[in-house]
Formats: sequence, C-alpha cells, structure tokens
Amino acid sequence: MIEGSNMLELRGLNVGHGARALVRDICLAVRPGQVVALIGPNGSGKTTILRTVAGQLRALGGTVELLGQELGDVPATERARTMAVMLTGRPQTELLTCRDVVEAGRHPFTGRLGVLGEKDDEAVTAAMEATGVLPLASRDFAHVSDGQRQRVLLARALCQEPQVLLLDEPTSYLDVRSQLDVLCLLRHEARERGIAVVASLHEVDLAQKAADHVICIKDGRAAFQGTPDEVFTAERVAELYDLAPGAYDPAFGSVELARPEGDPEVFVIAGGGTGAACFRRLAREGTPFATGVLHEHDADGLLARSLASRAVFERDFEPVSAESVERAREVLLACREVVCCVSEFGTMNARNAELLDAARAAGIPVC
Ligand SMILES: Nc1ncnc2c1ncn2[C@@H]1O[C@H](COP(=O)(O)OP(=O)(O)OP(=O)(O)O)[C@@H](O)[C@H]1O
Repeated sequence: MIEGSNMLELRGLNVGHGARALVRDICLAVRPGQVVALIGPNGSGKTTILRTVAGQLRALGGTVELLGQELGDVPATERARTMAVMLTGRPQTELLTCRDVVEAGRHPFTGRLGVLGEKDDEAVTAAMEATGVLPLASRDFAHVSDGQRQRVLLARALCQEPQVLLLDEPTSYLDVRSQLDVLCLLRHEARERGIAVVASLHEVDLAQKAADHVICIKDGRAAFQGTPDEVFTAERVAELYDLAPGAYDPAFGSVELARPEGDPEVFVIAGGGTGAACFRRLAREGTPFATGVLHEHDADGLLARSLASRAVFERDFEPVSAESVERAREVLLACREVVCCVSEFGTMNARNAELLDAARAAGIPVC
C-alpha cells in the first residue's frame, strides 16, 4: 500500500435492498489513519451503505474499491484479512464464551481447522484488553449486556488486525465513559496502525469530536460531506435532522430543547457560563426568558442564542456600554421576575449592576 493512497474508495455507489436504489451516487475516499463518520437520520440508509461496502449486499451501481482493487475481485480470504466489519444486531450463538466470539476474528489467519497459534492468542488478548472485556472472557456471550456485547464484537473486529474497519453504531449501547473509551481506542488504532475507520454514529457531538471527515446521508443521497467544522454548522445539522433553527449549537456540539415561545417573562442577568443552568431550567419549564447584557461569544451568549426569546449583546472584549444596558433595561422592565446568576460584577460587565437597581426600583422581584 502506498502511503497516502486510498484504503477504501466509493465511486458513484448506489445501495438498496431491492432493485431500487435507496441511496445514490455516494462518493467517498478514505485514507490510512482516517476516521470517517457516517451520519444521518433514522432509516436514511447508513447500515445499508456499510453492508454494501462490506460485500454483504450487492451494489446497485458504482463501485467499491478496497486497497485499489474492486471489491468483487478481492478473494474472500483476502477481504477478511483486510476488512473487519461490526454491524448492529446480536449474532445468534450457542454456548460460546465471549473469548470464543473474539477468537472468531482470527479465523482468516488460521488454518482449516481454525486452531489458534500463539500470535493469534496474543492478538485476542490484546483486543479484549483494549476494549475492556478481558474480565468477560469466560462469560456466555448470549447473556452479556448490550454494551458488553458491543465491546466484545469490537474486540473481535480489532483482533482481525484489519486495514479497513467498518462499524455500525459502535457506541449506541455504551455509557458515556465507554463511548469515550471506544472513540479514543478507534483514534489510537487509526493513528498507530494506519487503519481506515468508517463508523455510523447517531451522536453528533461524538462525530464532531472524533471524526476527520463526515458524510451526511439524507433523502437518498450523500447530502454533504467535509471536515467536522464544515459539516457541523447550526444550519446544516438543522437541515439534516429537520430541527428548529438554533436547536443545535455547534459551539457545544449539543442539541437544546426548543426555545420557549412567547414574550419573555423572566429576565436573567448572567455571563461567563453562570446562566447556563438557569437558561436550561427555564427552557425545561417552558418559560420564555430574556437575558443580557452578554458578550457575544461568552458561553452564556452562545447558549442564549438557542434558548432566550430576547438577548441583548455587547461586542466581545468591550465593556458593557450605557446604550446596551438601556436596551436591556427596557426588556427587563416588561418581565415579571429577574434572576441574577452573577455574584460579582467585573470590569467588563460592571454596568449590568444597573439592571439590578432598575429591577428593585420598579418593584420587580429579584432572586
Ligand atoms: N433487509 C431489508 N430489506 C428491505 N428493506 C430494508 C432492509 N433493511 C433495512 N431496510 C430499509 O432500508 C431503509 C434504510 O435502512 P438502514 O438500516 O440502512 O437505515 P439507517 O440509516 O442505518 O437507520 P438507523 O439510523 O435507524 O439505524 C429503511 O427504510 C429500512 O426499512
């Protein structure tokens, strides 16, 4: 393999389950060491694409190239030695321990009798260690939890020592810690062994952090692709998942509840992240609120754009001006309650203290 050339390349690939294509004209090139996230709404065709690339479904058009060779021309044994696949679903096993399942990943390298040598044993142990499933080695695979099963299957894929790794929702059953562990592991494998990883993910925040390249599937096509910075903009994520504008916040990589509708009832004095918990509480309660004066790219400023009905902003790195406070005061005086999240005002937001005075003078309760 020439360094830098593509490990996997899809050219105008059409995929589907019958004669009609479900997703058309997919083009993607994956280089060694790259982690590609496949994202898109439920039913958009991510699994179908992965199964086609894995050779489990016939391509309805276009080509899949594995290490520069058309997939159909790659002999099955060589394909199994090159590409590992972890799909969703629980493989039916009877009386197999978790270690037995992982060992199956070595079969492309063993002789006809499937007897594992020392090197195979080492690879199995290393993969189980890396995925944290060594303690499950003798447990019945049929009776482990969904998250444990997912990690055992990942160990099976890794011990195959593939050059291309296809993963369908590898984090869907995992707790937060295990999600992080798995993504760090995938990045490590990509970096250290030059594996090309293609993984479908539902967690936009994880894809944003872990992927080098993101391809978005919607309405029967690869709607757009690019680096996480190019793909995870508020507009594109909203379009991809049919979200309300502002529901996705690219700064935090998270989705927020819908902004409560109506005129603001509560005015929140915040800044520097002090208001986040209050903003989210009001959003949960469905209480429309206003806030200010916030600096535009302050943590509260960014969140206010998604959740507040009204927000008064000051330019970044400028002290809050008399004009901004006046605009905020007008909004505040129309509210029934003020919440002050700031315990001390600093140089840049000193004038926000005038908002507290305005509330008290107008007899608006402050908490
Ligand atoms: N074996 C099958 N035969 C016929 N249609 C299928 C089959 N498997 C899936 N489909 C259909 O193909 C479409 C795409 O399914 P697919 O599982 O690829 O989507 P997905 O993007 O992976 O979805 P999700 O995010 O919900 O896992 C769906 O409409 C689904 O019902």
